[in-house]
Amino acid sequence: MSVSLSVARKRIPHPLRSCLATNPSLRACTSRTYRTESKRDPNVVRIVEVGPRDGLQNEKGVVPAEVKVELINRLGRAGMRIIEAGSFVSPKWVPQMAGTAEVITRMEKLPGVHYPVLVPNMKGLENLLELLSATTAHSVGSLTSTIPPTDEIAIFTAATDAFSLANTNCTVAESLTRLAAVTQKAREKGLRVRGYVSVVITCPYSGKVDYRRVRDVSRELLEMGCYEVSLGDTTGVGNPASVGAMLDVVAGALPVERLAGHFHDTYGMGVANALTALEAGIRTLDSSVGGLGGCPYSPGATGNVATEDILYSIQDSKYRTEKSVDLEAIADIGWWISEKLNRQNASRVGRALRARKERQKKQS
Ligand SMILES: CC(C)(COP(=O)([O-])OP(=O)([O-])OC[C@H]1O[C@@H](n2cnc3c(N)ncnc32)[C@H](O)[C@@H]1OP(=O)([O-])[O-])[C@@H](O)C(=O)NCCC(=O)NCCSC(=O)C[C@@](C)(O)CC(=O)[O-]
Repeated sequence: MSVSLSVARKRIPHPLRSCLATNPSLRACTSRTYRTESKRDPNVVRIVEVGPRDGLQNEKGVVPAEVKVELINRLGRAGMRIIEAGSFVSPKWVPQMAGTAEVITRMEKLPGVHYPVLVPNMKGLENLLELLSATTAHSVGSLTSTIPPTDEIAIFTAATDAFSLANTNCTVAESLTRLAAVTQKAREKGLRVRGYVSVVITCPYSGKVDYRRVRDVSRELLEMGCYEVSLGDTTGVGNPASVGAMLDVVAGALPVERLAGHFHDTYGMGVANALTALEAGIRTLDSSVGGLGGCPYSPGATGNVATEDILYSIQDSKYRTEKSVDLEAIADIGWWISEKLNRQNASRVGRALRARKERQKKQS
């Protein structure tokens, strides 16, 4: 995996605007006419569990497919409604995600649960579409389920060229060009498309980020047809003041119900930043069981804020999850996967719940 920011590369003019001018389906999504799926209860918080993807992509070794499958199955049974299951990225860049086709073929497909996969380019989408047509044409192994492995992709870009180059070997403008075509094709094939913008606070290569850039890139993703854009504090450097300031700019200009918060917990600010996002009107938060993960292209960044910590932080508040999620079960999954990977459980709530359980066991 070689990542060089100085690689000589062909510069492609940013064609999204001309694409919008000539493409009626994209034009339909321009300016403030973003379509809303349904009216949401204002206090319902959607949690996107990203552990099986954002978490496991950062493990030193490749996690066996059966462990990934079991992780996804357990999360679904514990009540998670959106579980990011893996990536169709280049295995040369992120070898940890190489087995995603096998994972999404073998995992349980629970009705009402979405299992998005990350797609960086047309090749990734084509690989996914090939798998989808093969798995819907005949049953796979002993599985006779007619539910396709996934109905959703997640595309990703960044607020800075330096990060985009390190992560996907192209500038932000070039990535938007690629992603507009990917989004259009995915939607034509009936897939939902979610977008990510990385480094919304600080870039590990170019420093403090201009929040207007975050706003403009997010707008482009919405206009090309993403139903939602997740704002990634990839480095986990943000705090409530910087996250609040970023959201003033981004949510001040774009529909807040189309935005999600994606906070890494490097400085222990994940929960505080998530609550700041809720206060700003965001109702979708990404998190990772056991605080798994990091980003291979953000040196030093730790995992996502833990799902257990988010669930606990909204307990007894006005907020609730879409479907009841079993916190104890999620905490057990956090322990199970941490032990499997021989890593420390990064969820403070997970650790506290286990300590309480052990005290109770001793007392009884
Ligand atoms: C975008 C590329 C592919 C460009 O990488 P490239 O090297 O410029 O691509 P290329 O088109 O020159 O192809 C190079 C080789 O990769 C193959 N290839 C090309 N595409 C694919 C594909 N889709 N699937 C499988 N193989 C692929 C292609 O066929 C070729 O194979 P070869 O001919 O050498 O044998 C690469 O940079 C890449 O895969 N990057 C992904 C990096 C990544 O996954 N990062 C982590 C996810 S983003 C993240 O974590 C942030 C987020 C979302 O969580 C939010 C946050 O916290 O900020």
